[in-house]
Amino acid sequence: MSGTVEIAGVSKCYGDSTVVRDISFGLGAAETVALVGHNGAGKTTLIKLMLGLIRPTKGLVRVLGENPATGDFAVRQRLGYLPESVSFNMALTGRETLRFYARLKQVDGAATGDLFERVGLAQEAVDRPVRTYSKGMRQRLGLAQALLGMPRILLLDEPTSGLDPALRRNFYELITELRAKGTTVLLSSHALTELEGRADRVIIVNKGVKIADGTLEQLRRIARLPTRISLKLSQAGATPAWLNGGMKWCRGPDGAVDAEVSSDRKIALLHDITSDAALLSGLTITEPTLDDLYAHFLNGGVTK
Ligand SMILES: Nc1ncnc2c1ncn2[C@@H]1O[C@H](COP(=O)(O)OP(=O)(O)OP(=O)(O)O)[C@@H](O)[C@H]1O
Repeated sequence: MSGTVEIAGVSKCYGDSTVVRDISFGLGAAETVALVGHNGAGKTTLIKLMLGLIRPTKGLVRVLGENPATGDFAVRQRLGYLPESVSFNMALTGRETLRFYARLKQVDGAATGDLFERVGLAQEAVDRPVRTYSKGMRQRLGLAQALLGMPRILLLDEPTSGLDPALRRNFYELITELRAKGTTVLLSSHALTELEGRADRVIIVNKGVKIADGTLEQLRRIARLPTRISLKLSQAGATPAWLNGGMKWCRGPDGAVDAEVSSDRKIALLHDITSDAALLSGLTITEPTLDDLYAHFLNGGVTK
């Protein structure tokens, strides 16, 4: 995977306060990465560093091989950015807005019609003033603006906040399409649940420090959080040998039993449990969610 963004040993200070501390990571082509962290963790600061809007106090930022703050304008043309709060000139229509941004970015404004279609902004809305748009429509317009000039890297700050579930689904479909075409997508978000299965990799920052970086599978392996196994016994009172095998099972009504099992014992236990399938009428395996992992890493990586 070829790298599109490189952040190496980057710190950013404002006066006495260090808001990003010695962070390093790279982003690859066709990679969708979630940047997650509490409010004030430093996510927007990292995005602004990649955009070249601010410069690091220490360390190196490279975007498509160049320093985005001083490098060639062509590099900035290949970046798309959707800020956390999109604010447009309310008097302009959607079409005028996009043409305005196309001129700023010095990219072809003629393709804006396609962009409206791609982000699902209805044709009838395109020539209406932005003040008549709903929040979702403004967010779509913001996304269309970010997609101007077919960026190789998209930096999206809280892109789905305020979107209804249908719009969110649409949004992630578009991200999948872009990934297939080789675009690097960085999503800063608080919406952990919706990122599962959508981001290739997750970077967690806390108080300006990177505390985790990996695929969901890698983070699960590092965190070693237990898996929850929930079963339904065909006969409520049955006591197969594995129920007394040193694990703490909780019995519920109608033959329901469940327990938390460590990742190293999980496969052997499942083997025992399923060796007599007639004993079971249901089985659910729940792996730690991104929410669980996030809480774990914020907690200093200590399993409670
Ligand atoms: N121009 C600035 N001057 C001083 N401090 C700043 C400046 N910009 C950001 N900060 C501080 O840097 C810290 C990180 O802010 P940042 O906006 O990067 O956080 P964030 O993770 O994006 O938060 P949120 O999820 O709330 O958007 C915050 O404490 C913020 O107050």
